[in-house]
Amino acid sequence: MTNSASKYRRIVVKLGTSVLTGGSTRLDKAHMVELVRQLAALHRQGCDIIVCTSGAIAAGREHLGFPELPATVASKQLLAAVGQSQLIRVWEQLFQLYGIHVGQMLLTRADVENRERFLNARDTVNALLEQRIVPLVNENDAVATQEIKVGDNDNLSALVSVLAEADLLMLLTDQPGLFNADPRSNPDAQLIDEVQHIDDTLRQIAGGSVTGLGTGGMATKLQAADVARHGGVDVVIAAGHQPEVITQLWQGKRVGTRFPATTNLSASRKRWILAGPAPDGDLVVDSGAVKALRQRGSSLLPKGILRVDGQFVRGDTVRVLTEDGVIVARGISRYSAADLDKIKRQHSEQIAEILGYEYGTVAIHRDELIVV
Ligand SMILES: Nc1ncnc2c1ncn2[C@@H]1O[C@H](COP(=O)(O)OP(=O)(O)O)[C@@H](O)[C@H]1O
Ligand SMILES: N[C@@H](CCC(=O)OP(=O)(O)O)C(=O)O
Repeated sequence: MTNSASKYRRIVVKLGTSVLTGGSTRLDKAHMVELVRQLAALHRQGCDIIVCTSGAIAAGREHLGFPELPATVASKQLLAAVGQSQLIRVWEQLFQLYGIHVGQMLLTRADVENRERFLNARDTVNALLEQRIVPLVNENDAVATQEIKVGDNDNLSALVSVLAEADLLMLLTDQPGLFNADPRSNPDAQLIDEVQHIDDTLRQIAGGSVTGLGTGGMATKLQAADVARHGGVDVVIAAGHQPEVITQLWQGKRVGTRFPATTNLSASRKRWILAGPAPDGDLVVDSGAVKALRQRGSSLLPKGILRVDGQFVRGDTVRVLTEDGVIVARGISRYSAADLDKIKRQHSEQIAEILGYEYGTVAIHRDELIVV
């Protein structure tokens, strides 16, 4: 849906523990209402909203009466397990005031790194947004071991913004943005209003979190900004308590520290398809499909596939060839080799009947296909 108030159509809003607790040891529900009010207004104007919400550990601590647990991984996981349901309940009630449904998505690094799980997570985000439901994303702290955890919600929100093909990521925290030194210990520190290049000097001035509530401080926000902007997403770090901050950032007002995207999304995706991993298989297609891809820029439908070569899973890169072996395109397959073998030469309406499930009508979507 388009709107005139903003160029941003799909946004990820990351709310740190610092924003959700106001630096206290409990959720600041009055402020959460205020954040939801702003989000609901954007939602009404057609903007797709994804909220990356921290605060499970803080909510768990509040619910159990602020237990002084040892800082072991298991005790944090215990608090997250208790707090996550409390946290979601609060969000659900607040969004309900505006007639907006929410859906919970708990992710780990493994969900974004594995290509098949990445596609599944992306399909779920898109399905929720299509129904105008607000996905509430947090790390799946209760199960995340060292190997599979992202570790902080700044980086998680960046991965989600790329996955969801958002155009703006707001990292909302307890400071007005990135300063040239930690403002907590340097009262003369100056706000940096725009960052074009993230270099070692900048990394050195971005310190960790000192409150004991947040994870990562500015260091992880900088890493997150780097990931998201290279995925075609504009990023802003700003204060979650500044009045109307979400509305203003959405309108493109100069608030906080901005990191403009370094590429546009389709360019970055297409580069990945071309320069990414070697193809895992081949799809030999008929002349009608070749024409559709070359002349009309269409998606590849199962109907046009004559043969499937190689072993690949959903999300792998494949080559598209003519019957004479000429390479026509390269793209990301929505189905595994085994599935495509069953649905080749069939109408898309029959996919669900043949497989017992379906991931959509196309074998390769045109946005994930490069004609060579
Ligand atoms: N250069 C810097 N500019 C701004 N804040 C900084 C800087 N270096 C470190 N910080 C710290 O980062 C903190 C915000 O990160 P964090 O506590 O993890 O919050 P959140 O819960 O929002 O993720 C600030 O309170 C601040 O003390
Ligand atoms: N997943 C954890 C938050 C981890 C995190 O990065 O916290 P923060 O630095 O406050 O965004 C939780 O819900 O408590």
